[in-house]
Amino acid sequence: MDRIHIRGGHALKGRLPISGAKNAALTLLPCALLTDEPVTLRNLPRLADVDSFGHLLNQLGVSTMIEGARPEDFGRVMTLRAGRVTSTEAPYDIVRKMRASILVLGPLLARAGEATVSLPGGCAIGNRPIDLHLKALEAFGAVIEIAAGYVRASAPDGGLPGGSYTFPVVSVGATENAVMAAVLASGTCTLNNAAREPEIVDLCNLLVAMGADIEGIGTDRITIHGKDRLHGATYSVMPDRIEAGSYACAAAITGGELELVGADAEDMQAILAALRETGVEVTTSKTGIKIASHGKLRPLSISTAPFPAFPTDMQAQFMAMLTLADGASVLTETIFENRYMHVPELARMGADISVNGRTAVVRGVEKLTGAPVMATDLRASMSLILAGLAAEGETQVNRVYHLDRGYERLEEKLSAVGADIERVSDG
Ligand SMILES: CC(=O)N[C@H]1[C@@H](OP(=O)(O)OP(=O)(O)OC[C@H]2O[C@@H](n3ccc(=O)[nH]c3=O)[C@H](O)[C@@H]2O)O[C@H](CO)[C@@H](O)[C@@H]1O
Ligand SMILES: C=C(OP(=O)(O)O)C(=O)O
Repeated sequence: MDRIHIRGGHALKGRLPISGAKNAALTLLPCALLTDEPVTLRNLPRLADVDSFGHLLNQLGVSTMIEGARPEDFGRVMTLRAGRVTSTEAPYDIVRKMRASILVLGPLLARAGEATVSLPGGCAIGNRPIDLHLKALEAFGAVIEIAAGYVRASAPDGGLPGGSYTFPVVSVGATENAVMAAVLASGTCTLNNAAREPEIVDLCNLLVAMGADIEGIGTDRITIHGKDRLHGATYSVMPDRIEAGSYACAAAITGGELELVGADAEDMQAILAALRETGVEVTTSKTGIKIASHGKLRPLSISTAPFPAFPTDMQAQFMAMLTLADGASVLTETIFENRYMHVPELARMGADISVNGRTAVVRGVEKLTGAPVMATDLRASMSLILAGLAAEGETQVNRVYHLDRGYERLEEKLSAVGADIERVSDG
């Protein structure tokens, strides 16, 4: 199993390219199921989750072709074609490894009139039920049954009649599944209290490019007028705001200066505002975002919430950064009930953090010290990388497969801007 070794204490300097967004890619890929014509996705990040999604789509009858991927390039171009859907089942073995597999439910139901998808179960950061996905689909006219760990959804002959659903809490995945199911409905579907994350705007933009009729894109009320068919399209995946935010924290915690090339400041307002509050200099331009950090960081109070508020996917990275701030910070996690698994590992590196329910108090310390650490999820792993970049001595981050789900060639990007970091394979 691979490990990452970091010898900390180097201020990062230079230009760091930002890849396509994992969370956008994972909802754009299943759109290929909605048409028999080719869908070409550009700027698709090279990530384990994207590969796994490709394999799942292959099992459903979608062909995937990757064009001219040179090893030195970040991102790649993939053309997907679902001439015929040959299976409507997403099996347990794939869904348990990648929760986002649930996102084939809506498109399969829309295109084939039925779908059988394994229930994803919980994961390290929380329970993560899919009840809202199912309720939205039922509101549009789907019949849902749950048996033997699988959900089976079917649509009446002629497609989903349409309807309206109001989410009791904002859900990114449920909004995505419902929108993908609705684009081929026979009637009109409306979602209230829909998620407004930029990745949902990206999804709607691809669907519109494929011929879908969607109103209210980027708002919490989305109306979809179903079409008889969609056609192919070529679309570029949006830049990854969480990857960009993570590397912004890397510049901040090391007292460095990074230009995040290709990052989109529009989608990152809450993250950039929080960085500015710590005293970090943030300059935005058409080509990216410059982050410059001088001296001690100021402490912060942050609460995670759905977009446009501060994202839960940045909580762990900010926590790592604030372990070295000049005073006490308060972080509140409102989205997932168990997203503080990185705390004991950061504490092993010398951080002073106390957790009470959903609130963590981070008291800044003078220094962190390198240690062998282990993470349980993607962003927790990134928080340990950040701590390692600033720590005295060597840090070994184990279970690198979490990072490979969401950071394209992390150690290459970081060593190019001055980090002393390498991947070590046990063979
Ligand atoms: C692949 C992807 O895009 N993943 C993102 C997506 O996950 P995901 O789509 O799974 O997250 P949701 O927005 O659905 O979850 C938000 C909250 O709603 C709850 N919930 C959700 C669905 C449901 O049917 N019932 C229910 O109770 C969840 O347990 C959680 O407490 O949004 C999260 C919140 O921004 C991010 O952290 C993830 O990185
Ligand atoms: C929680 C995350 O992803 P996923 O929903 O794919 O587990 C994440 O990207 O931080």
